[in-house]
Amino acid sequence: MDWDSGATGQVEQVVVEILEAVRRRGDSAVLEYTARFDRITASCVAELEISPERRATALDRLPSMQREALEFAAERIRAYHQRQKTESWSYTEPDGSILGQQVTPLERVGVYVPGGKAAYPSSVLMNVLPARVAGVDEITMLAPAPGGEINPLVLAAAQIARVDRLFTIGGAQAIGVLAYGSETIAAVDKIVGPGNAYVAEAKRRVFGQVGIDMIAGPSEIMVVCDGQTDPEWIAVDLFAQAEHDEDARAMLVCPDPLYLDQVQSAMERLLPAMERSEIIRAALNSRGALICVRDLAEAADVVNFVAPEHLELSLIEPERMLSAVRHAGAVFLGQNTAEVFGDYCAGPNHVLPTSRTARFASPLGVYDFQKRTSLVRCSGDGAARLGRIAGRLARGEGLTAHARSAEYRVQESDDEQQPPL
Ligand SMILES: NC(=O)c1ccc[n+]([C@@H]2O[C@H](COP(=O)([O-])OP(=O)(O)OC[C@H]3O[C@@H](n4cnc5c(N)ncnc54)[C@H](O)[C@@H]3O)[C@@H](O)[C@H]2O)c1
Ligand SMILES: N[C@H](CO)Cc1c[nH]c[nH+]1
Ligand SMILES: [Zn+2]
Repeated sequence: MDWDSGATGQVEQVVVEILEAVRRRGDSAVLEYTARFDRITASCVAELEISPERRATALDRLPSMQREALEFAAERIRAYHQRQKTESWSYTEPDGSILGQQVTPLERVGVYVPGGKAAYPSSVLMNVLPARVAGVDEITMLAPAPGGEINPLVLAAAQIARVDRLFTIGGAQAIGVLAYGSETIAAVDKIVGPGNAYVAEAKRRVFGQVGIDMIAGPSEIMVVCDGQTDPEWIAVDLFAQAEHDEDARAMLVCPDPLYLDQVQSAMERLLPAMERSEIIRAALNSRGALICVRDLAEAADVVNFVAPEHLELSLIEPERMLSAVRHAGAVFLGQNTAEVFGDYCAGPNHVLPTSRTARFASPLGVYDFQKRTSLVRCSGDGAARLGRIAGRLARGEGLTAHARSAEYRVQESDDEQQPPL
């Protein structure tokens, strides 16, 4: 995890305590922490559930422009993710044996949608729709509602994405109750969704009990620019990720020092007018960077070292650099392609590997909600062939029962016809 504040140890301690309390005391611990951190007093967890009727009403009451925007985004996200769906497969060997892989959706998934400092209806769509495309049976969504307030767009998005159950619970207690279950909320098989340091730490700790998608750190953007894009565009592209969090990272890489100065001036000019200017300023001061490189080849080295969550190639010929990019969560090609399109409605998922994990991890996708089971069906001849080999290998490992099990099939093999899988 890369929330490198001095408070990391403190976060761990708090999270351990919360998870243990939720595991032991279920609903009553959830109620206690929800009252403490989100200022909602409820007499039972059922009171924190938002009914499908309330979600439908929230959708019906949305101004039509907002409803259309959500539905437009949902359709594009669904269409993109449909293409990620993998199917079961099998093949038959010459001796009639069949080998294959059966793909099945997960049964129960918990989706965490962050909501402490800002509400994220787009994250509802990005997390729930791939699970729906995969065919997950039951999706439980948890999101905090500080002071009892929840953004109607979040409810409307949950309705569009057809979550099964929705509770206003946040933080580590939300992750705990999804992992361990309680009197009111069933334990899930996998938890997905981003969140703050408490959420990330809780996910890390429940992994093993349940699956998780990834440990998402603060948002990041790296822009590589050839100096041909309006400096104000680049300035706000950097602000856009910086406004998420004081710990967000916004970096510009360019071979032209004069252009870097122009972007810096644009940032100073535009920042005061931004609503979240304090958060942006804090992020830029601690983790912002303007990096002057010799050329675009060196820019590619910087990109691959940082492995940014979002990479904007604001270049006249972005394709020329793309082949040199090895590590990035998502790449946005050309001056017109603002990274924020990917946050909302381009189609690909906005839950992406952060903190250099793009070296080995991928965007959230349908594949995160599908699992694979290997299948083997031996014909008589196939069993005889495999039995001889397996027997030899088992004896080499000193495992006699393994060897006998394999060798029985050699003796008993015949030419029985196997039906297809
Ligand atoms: N990667 C992505 O796709 C993506 C998308 C949206 C948001 N984000 C990130 O998610 C994060 C959202 O963070 P957030 O704080 O706004 O919302 P959050 O929902 O993650 O956290 C709110 C919860 O944190 C808990 N909490 C707060 N202070 C606490 C304390 N002192 N002790 C114990 N628990 C405490 C509370 O239970 C509260 O409900 C941001 O970093 C944002 O950048 C990432
Ligand atoms: N940039 C965030 C992480 O990819 C996603 C987001 C949601 N809303 C706005 N942006
Ligand atoms: Zn964003």
